[in-house]
Amino acid sequence: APSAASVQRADIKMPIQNHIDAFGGKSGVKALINTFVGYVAADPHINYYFAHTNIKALKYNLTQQVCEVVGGPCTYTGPTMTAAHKGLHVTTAAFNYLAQDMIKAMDQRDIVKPAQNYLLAQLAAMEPQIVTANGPLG
Ligand code: HEM
Repeated sequence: APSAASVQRADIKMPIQNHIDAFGGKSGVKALINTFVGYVAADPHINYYFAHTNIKALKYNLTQQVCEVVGGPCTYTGPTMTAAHKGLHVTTAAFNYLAQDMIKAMDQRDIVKPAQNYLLAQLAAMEPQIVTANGPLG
């Protein structure tokens, strides 16, 4: 059994693993974020949230953040998730549509499922800081 299972991060109760190779290194993460942001921009369920967003800054910060949480040699220096999403009224439904767009992007880039699931778990752990509103679906 992998010894990583015995290592826990204090804030989210899950083992620390390193999946950066499965994402194709930092350049693979950058390519994934390009694909992902393209899907979000084309997603009528959520794209209006991003109407006034600086997409270049968003892509940079997302690349650093995703690279870091999957174990890559990157440091996220952007705003906290609470600060970044304050006042945006992000709903659970919007969060789930965004997660689907990430799955679509990871499938498109042939990221193996264990690595996909690891990133999705990391993103799910951020949901309480991001979702601040109720929509028709809760
Ligand atoms: C776990 C999921 C998410 C992560 C990791 C994430 C990550 C981030 C990051 C790092 C930024 C900062 C970008 C910057 O300041 O340059 C940001 C901003 C933003 N996020 Fe998210 N986000 C998530 C979910 C969502 C969802 C579900 C929505 C809405 C559907 C959303 C809408 C936005 C918008 C509109 C901004 C830009 C705010 C601004 O222009 O100041 N995010 N997000």
